[in-house]
Amino acid sequence: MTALLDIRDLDVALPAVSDRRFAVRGASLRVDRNEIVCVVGESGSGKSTLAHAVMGLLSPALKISGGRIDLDGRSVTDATPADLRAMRGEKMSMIFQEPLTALNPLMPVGKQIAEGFRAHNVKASGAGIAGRVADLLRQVGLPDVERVARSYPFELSGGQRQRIMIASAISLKPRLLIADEPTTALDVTTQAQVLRLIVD
Ligand SMILES: Nc1ncnc2c1ncn2[C@@H]1O[C@H](COP(=O)(O)OP(=O)(O)OP(=O)(O)O)[C@@H](O)[C@H]1O
Repeated sequence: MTALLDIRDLDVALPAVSDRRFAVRGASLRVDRNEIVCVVGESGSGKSTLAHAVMGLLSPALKISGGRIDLDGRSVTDATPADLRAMRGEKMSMIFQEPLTALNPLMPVGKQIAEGFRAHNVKASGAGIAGRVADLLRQVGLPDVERVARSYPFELSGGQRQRIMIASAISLKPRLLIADEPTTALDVTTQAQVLRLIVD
C-alpha cells in the first residue's frame, strides 16, 4: 500500500552565506495511515525544517535541493502553490511550536478557525460555520465556547491557545497531522492534556 507520507533522501539547502550547506541532509521517512511517528534530534538538527518542507512552507531562503516528498501518492515537491494550498488543511496540517506567533493577534480565534472552512469552500451558512467552530472548541476541551470564540489570542492562556491551534489544525479532518513540539510553551499538567488530545 502507498504510504501516507513518504520522504526519500530529502535535502534542504541553506543560503550560501551559512556556515553549513544543508538544514536537512538525506532524510527518509515513511508514515502509514493511523501511525504515529516521532522525529527526535538535538536543537538545530532540522526537525522544524523537515516539517515545513512537508507542508510546503519553507522560508524563501531555504530550498529543497534533492529528494522527494509524496503525500498519499501525490508529489508535494512538484506541487504548484495552488496545489499546496488545496492540500494544506484537508490532506495535511500542522500544529506549530508557538501558538502566539502562529495565530493572528488581531482576529478573534473563532473567526480564524472559520476562515479555514471558508478558504476550503465548506458549504455552510454563517450560523452553520459558527456551530462547527463551537463543536471543534468543545472537542478540544475548551469551556464556555461562545466566549472563547470571541476572544483574541492574548486573552487566552497558553494551554487554551494551543487547544485553539489543535482545533484549527483538525478542523478539515486532515489525513496527516504534524505537531512541531506543540507542548514546549506549556506547564507539565497542560502538556499531558494536550498530548492526550492529539492522540484522541
Ligand atoms: N530561514 C532560515 N535561514 C537560514 N538558516 C535557517 C533558516 N531556517 C532554519 N535554518 C537553519 O537550519 C538548521 C535547522 O533548523 P531547524 O529549526 O529545522 O532545527 P530544529 O531541529 O527544529 O531545532 P529546534 O529543536 O531548536 O526547534 C539550523 O541550523 C538553522 O539555523
